[in-house]
Amino acid sequence: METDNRQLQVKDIFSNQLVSCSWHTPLTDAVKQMKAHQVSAIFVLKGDDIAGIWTESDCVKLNFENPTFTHTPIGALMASPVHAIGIDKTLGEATIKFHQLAIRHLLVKDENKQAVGVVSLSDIVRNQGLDHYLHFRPIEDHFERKVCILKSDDCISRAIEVMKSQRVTAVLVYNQALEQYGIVTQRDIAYMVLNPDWQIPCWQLSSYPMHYVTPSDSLFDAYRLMTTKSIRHLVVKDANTHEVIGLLGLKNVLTEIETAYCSELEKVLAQRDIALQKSEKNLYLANRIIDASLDGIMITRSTGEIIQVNPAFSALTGFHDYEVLGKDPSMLSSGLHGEEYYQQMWQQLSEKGVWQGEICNRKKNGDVYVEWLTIIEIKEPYSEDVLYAAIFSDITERKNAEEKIVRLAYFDELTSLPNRRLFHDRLSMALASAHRDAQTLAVMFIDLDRFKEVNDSLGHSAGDQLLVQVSERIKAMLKEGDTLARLGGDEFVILLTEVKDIDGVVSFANRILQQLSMPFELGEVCVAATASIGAAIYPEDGLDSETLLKHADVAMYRSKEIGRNSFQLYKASMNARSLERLSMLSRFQSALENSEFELYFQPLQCLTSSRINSVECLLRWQDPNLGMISPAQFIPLAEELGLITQLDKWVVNRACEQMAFWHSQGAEIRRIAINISAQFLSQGDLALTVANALTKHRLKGQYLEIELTESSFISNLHEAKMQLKQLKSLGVSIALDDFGTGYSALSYLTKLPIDILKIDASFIAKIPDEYGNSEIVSAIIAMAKALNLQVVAEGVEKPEQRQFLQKLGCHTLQGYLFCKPLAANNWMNFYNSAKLTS
Ligand SMILES: Nc1nc2c(ncn2[C@@H]2O[C@@H]3COP(=O)(O)O[C@H]4[C@@H](O)[C@H](n5cnc6c(=O)[nH]c(N)nc65)O[C@@H]4COP(=O)(O)O[C@H]3[C@H]2O)c(=O)[nH]1
Repeated sequence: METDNRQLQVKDIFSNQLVSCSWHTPLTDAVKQMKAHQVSAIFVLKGDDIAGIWTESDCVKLNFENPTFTHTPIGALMASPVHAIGIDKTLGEATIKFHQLAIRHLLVKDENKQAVGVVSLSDIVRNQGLDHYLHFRPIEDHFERKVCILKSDDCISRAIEVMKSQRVTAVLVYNQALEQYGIVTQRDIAYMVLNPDWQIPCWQLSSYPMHYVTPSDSLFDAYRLMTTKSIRHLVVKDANTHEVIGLLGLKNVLTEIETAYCSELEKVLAQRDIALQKSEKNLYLANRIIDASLDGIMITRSTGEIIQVNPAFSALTGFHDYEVLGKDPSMLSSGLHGEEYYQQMWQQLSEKGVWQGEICNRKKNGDVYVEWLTIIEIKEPYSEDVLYAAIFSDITERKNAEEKIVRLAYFDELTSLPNRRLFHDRLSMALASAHRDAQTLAVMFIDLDRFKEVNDSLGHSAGDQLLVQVSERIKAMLKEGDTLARLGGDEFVILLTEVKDIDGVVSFANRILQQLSMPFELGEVCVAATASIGAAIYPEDGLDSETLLKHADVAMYRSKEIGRNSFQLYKASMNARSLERLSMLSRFQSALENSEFELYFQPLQCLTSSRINSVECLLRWQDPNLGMISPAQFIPLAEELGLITQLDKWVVNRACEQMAFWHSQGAEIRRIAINISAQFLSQGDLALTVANALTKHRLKGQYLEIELTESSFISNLHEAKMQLKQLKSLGVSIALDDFGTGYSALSYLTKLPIDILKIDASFIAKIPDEYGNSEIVSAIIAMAKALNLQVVAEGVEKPEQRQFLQKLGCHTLQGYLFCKPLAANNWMNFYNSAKLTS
């Protein structure tokens, strides 16, 4: 079957010769018209409408016995209704209609439903180019075996009777005399209506000579014979006996073609249905998948028009489908990508048919989000058109998480500064380029002094604020290419690139110290911070990042040792000190066990009586290898190692023991002062330790003085207050040591049971010459007097200092001017001579 022919329409083949007559037309006139136009059917009009049809085959139904039958109005004989087909229908559709209604003629109507012609099944068959179907089909299976043969002198009424009773469309007539067959067909009978004489012999009406075929001949040969001879029937004879065995009508041939055509058509239609069902099923599945997808999907035409979006698209962008369909995808654009970005996208799409990447788009509510987008080019089947399917997922959260992970991995969360890892990376890179370009680098270690005190006294959030502000101040001082990192806690490190000379590094460090000395506002409180800074220089102090950092750290420790708030450049000798420090750490524990600690005693002189007022215990560590180690070195170590309490307890006992001994020797010393660390006070058993020691050495509490610094009260004022109260109840005096160096929060003086104020030696060192210091000292003395506190001036070395303090009414002095700290065995000699001179 040829596709092109199947696409032919009724209008291409129909006959516009619409032979019609009115309903009242007598039968004879109707047949006359049919004969004149050589057609086998006539349409019957009622008014302007076609009401029925009368065909040649209807003639055998006529009542020939009625003498007036020829005058019967055609309307009374016609068949109705008349089936019609639209002029635009295909031949396939027309064929199906013929088949379903079992008819052979269809009225053709135009677009306005007006009858414009007629189409017969024969017309269709002739126009289908189906001749080849007949080639391989023998007549055998298709001819009418029921053949009625009349004698030539049988009258025509007999032929009509046979046609009617045997339901055949033609009868054969045998003329014995001529030994010939002739044929009488329905058409011959129909034309008899014009001249009715039912008694004439059949031979008179029959057509002859007949043409013959055998059952093995092909239908194609038979069909060609009929068309070339313009006949509609062939006689079928047995090939061997030459006996007439049947009749082959044009109708039989056409029926075979119709059947083949129809079955072919049905097959094609069935295949089309299956294909349609399959594609419908595929379409359904595709739509379900698109709808159920968690990824947003948007399908656009090549013109850019959006033709489909799925629910996930709406969920992700906030746009409903009706808000985007028919519009351009640029409505989602964030405006963050330039022309070039889209150009590259389209270029890759046209080259590879697919594009993938991250893109920032904008939601309906204006939020910009990052999506992972895949665009696929889809060529539409049977069409030149191209569609694009965009499949995307919102990866904003993933991107944020990734960024956060990177931030956490490389940046300090509190200050947003690079962390240790990133610093190492940058330092390694800077070292590589410094090596290549023969440049100098500096690594600077910064550690805030007494940061713990800020944290303990003002709380962690104030501590955090201080760290942030410190980082901001230092950052503001950096050049491009330099890095400030936070290594943790209060430790910062700076990488200075393109260092021209060492002086530059020194002045930079001093500027940092100066910047940090300016007050920081932490909420309602204002504090000043100091720092200890150390620096190591590449290439002099180290060639790799590890060595440089280690040496900068050593230099920083040296700054701490020399009294904090200072800067030190690394020197090779420092390394030795740092090793010393390490060895000290390991030696410390055994020193306690081996009684390598010893108390020295420094007397305090009453300024009015010049007598020894009291004596302060000062701890010494006599290491067999390292020699005498100063408490300024080992006390912070003991604090670091958590051994300070143990050490302080030892001092309390040893001091009580010494005092009891002196008393037993008749020495009149009013008080022995003991330094107690903040850690010990905060542990809560200081008073108990003191009470036990007093009991043990049968000493009264009044002979004991406990020296504390402000930092002791900061961490837990409540606990400190309790302990001090208990000490007071034992009769012990409380002294506030190093006054003026810490926060000097005057409120402690009124809140806590303090008896003595010890003015820090750093103030005394600058009196009486330095204006400002003298003022501070005189103010402290005046204030102490007003609060009824005793005042001790520490570190008095010069007679003019003593005179100045005396003038201000200071009670007591301590210092080398009067006496240096003495070992226990030297004490009695000094005491006795001092007694004599006082
Ligand atoms: N330049 C100078 N210095 C003077 C003068 N007069 C006294 N000194 C020194 O000043 C320090 C006074 O002790 P501190 O302020 O309590 O400061 C003490 C104290 O805070 C701590 N310390 C000493 N012994 C102990 C102890 O047994 N326990 C605890 N927890 N800390 C102690 O170590 C610090 C340092 O002690 P030392 O090195 O013995 O240093 C002592 C003393 O030798 C002077 O005229 N000029």
